[in-house]
Amino acid sequence: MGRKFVVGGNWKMNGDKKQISEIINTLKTGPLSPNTEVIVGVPAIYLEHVRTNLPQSIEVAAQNCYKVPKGAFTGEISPAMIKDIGVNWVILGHSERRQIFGETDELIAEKVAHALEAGLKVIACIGETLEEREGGKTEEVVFRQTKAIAGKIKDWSNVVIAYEPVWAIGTGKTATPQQAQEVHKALRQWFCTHVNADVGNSIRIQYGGSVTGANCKELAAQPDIDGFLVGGASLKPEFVNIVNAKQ
Ligand SMILES: O=C(CO)COP(=O)(O)O
Repeated sequence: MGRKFVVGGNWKMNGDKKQISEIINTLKTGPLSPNTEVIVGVPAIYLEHVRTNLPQSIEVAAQNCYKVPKGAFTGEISPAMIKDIGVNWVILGHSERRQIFGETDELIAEKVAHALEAGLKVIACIGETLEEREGGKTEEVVFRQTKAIAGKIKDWSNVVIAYEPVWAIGTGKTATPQQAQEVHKALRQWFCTHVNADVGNSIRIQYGGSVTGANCKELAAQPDIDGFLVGGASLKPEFVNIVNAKQ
């Protein structure tokens, strides 16, 4: 099916100039598998610095953006601004944006639609909380989050889905390869049924949540896991191992 493995590093609100130059050196030294697409999600204030200092083979992503091109929205940045500094990707709908900053399915869907219109590629994050999983609602939740986006866009070719169970983020509690595979497979089936089979078969679905150099290979071996979105470990040299998880 030819889904290229895609590994994102989400630095979140971490890093200063010194640490970022260390990460840049690690990424330049690699070696990074040419079979993997690598995208680093950088705090907005450092985006241009990182874009300028990384080879073009490594993509850079903003971690958020707003849903309109410009205007009176103090503190926000637009997809047009992100494109303007040579950055091609944005991460949207991260559970921290949803939970801490109150972003709704609807707002996230609007942001995804506008970012795509503006020519950005999008990593769209979805995932259930522990309470939702324990209540047997995992599929209901991730389908609802995906459906909101599907209501606003038609072309999925520039979208990567990141399935990040909230209970696995920053907790050291990784989903087992079986747990992750089960949700990824269900999502792919959802796309086949509710969008179309082409999208279902071609869309890349990353897993995120406590991915490390130690657990990445087993996760990468699952048939419907097409990459990772990595938080904590993306700030460390082991990120290189995660990029190379699928050889
Ligand atoms: O939220 C994540 C990536 O977006 C995952 O974070 P951790 O890898 O630190 O659990």
